[in-house]
Amino acid sequence: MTETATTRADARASEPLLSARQVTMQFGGLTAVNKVDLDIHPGEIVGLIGPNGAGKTTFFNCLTGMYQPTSGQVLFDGAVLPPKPRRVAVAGVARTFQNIRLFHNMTALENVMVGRYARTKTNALDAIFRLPRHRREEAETREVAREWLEFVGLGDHADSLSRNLPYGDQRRLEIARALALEPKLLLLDEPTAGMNPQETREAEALITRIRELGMAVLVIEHDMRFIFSLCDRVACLVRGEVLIDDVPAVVQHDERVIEAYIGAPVDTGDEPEAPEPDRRTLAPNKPLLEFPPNAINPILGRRHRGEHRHEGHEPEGRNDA
Ligand SMILES: Nc1ncnc2c1ncn2[C@@H]1O[C@H](COP(=O)(O)OP(=O)(O)OP(=O)(O)O)[C@@H](O)[C@H]1O
Repeated sequence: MTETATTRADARASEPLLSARQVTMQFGGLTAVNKVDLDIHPGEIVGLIGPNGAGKTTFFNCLTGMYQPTSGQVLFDGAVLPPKPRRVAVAGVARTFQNIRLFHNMTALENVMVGRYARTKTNALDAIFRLPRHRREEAETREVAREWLEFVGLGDHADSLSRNLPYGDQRRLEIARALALEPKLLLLDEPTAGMNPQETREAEALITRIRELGMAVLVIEHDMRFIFSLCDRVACLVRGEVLIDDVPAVVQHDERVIEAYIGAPVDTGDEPEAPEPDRRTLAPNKPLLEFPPNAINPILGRRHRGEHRHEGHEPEGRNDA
């Protein structure tokens, strides 16, 4: 066994960093997440997959204090996580969002500085009167933010307005902002959505380097090549429930995952007269890893690459993690 593989096996043998126990989230009569158990160990990269509406983002929101689960518990570092995003951030959980949430009129550096807010101690009055302790802390925050920008490869763009950065760089900037919290666990919600294949490979390399820092990563993604080559373990959610939680080699060949996630065979009787040719590349029961890089999943059609490039990325408020 290689040293890295040994280290990962050791990590799994250790106490979980995060333990979701029977987490359930209901919205009125809809059960979006149903009795989900999931452990994440220090230094692990865990993938969370499943069809649209399976409950992945809702589960993330339960882990980050944005939602209080209807029932069940989330333990982090042995303590129950409170349903308060700031306290979850202080405990060491950071996240990025499915739709980019940067402050678009701020520079890249300023965005990352904001991400460190839960690690700062000075208060509003210190800032208003620019007391020495505030100036010291601000200088330190600026320095740390620069280091994280360098880490994600955006060191030369510190002074660029985030709205002027190319799409892939904006995604990396979001990751830098989450890293500035120096979390023990990083949650990434579709980090490669809208990226081209080159950007996706760079994102994979970046997440591997994040793990090398000792952080654990939980990543939601619809790109199966990315998930199966990156993750140590993959859990598949379907209709709010965990269908399987295992190593990629097992999950990618699981008939239930193929059935529930790739979809049923195309009903040729219902096909339009001139079907879109690229949809036909997704033959029923085709192994997941044989997906063409830019294929459109018939179930996940709306999430094809490039879709997010045209989103109006207006700032939606500060990053809650
Ligand atoms: N705030 C909410 N109020 C009511 N229903 C919600 C809310 N948030 C999510 N849902 C519903 O919960 C279910 C799970 O949604 P969720 O966004 O968690 O799925 P997902 O797996 O992340 O999907 P996607 O891959 O499309 O992002 C869906 O049926 C959704 O409509």
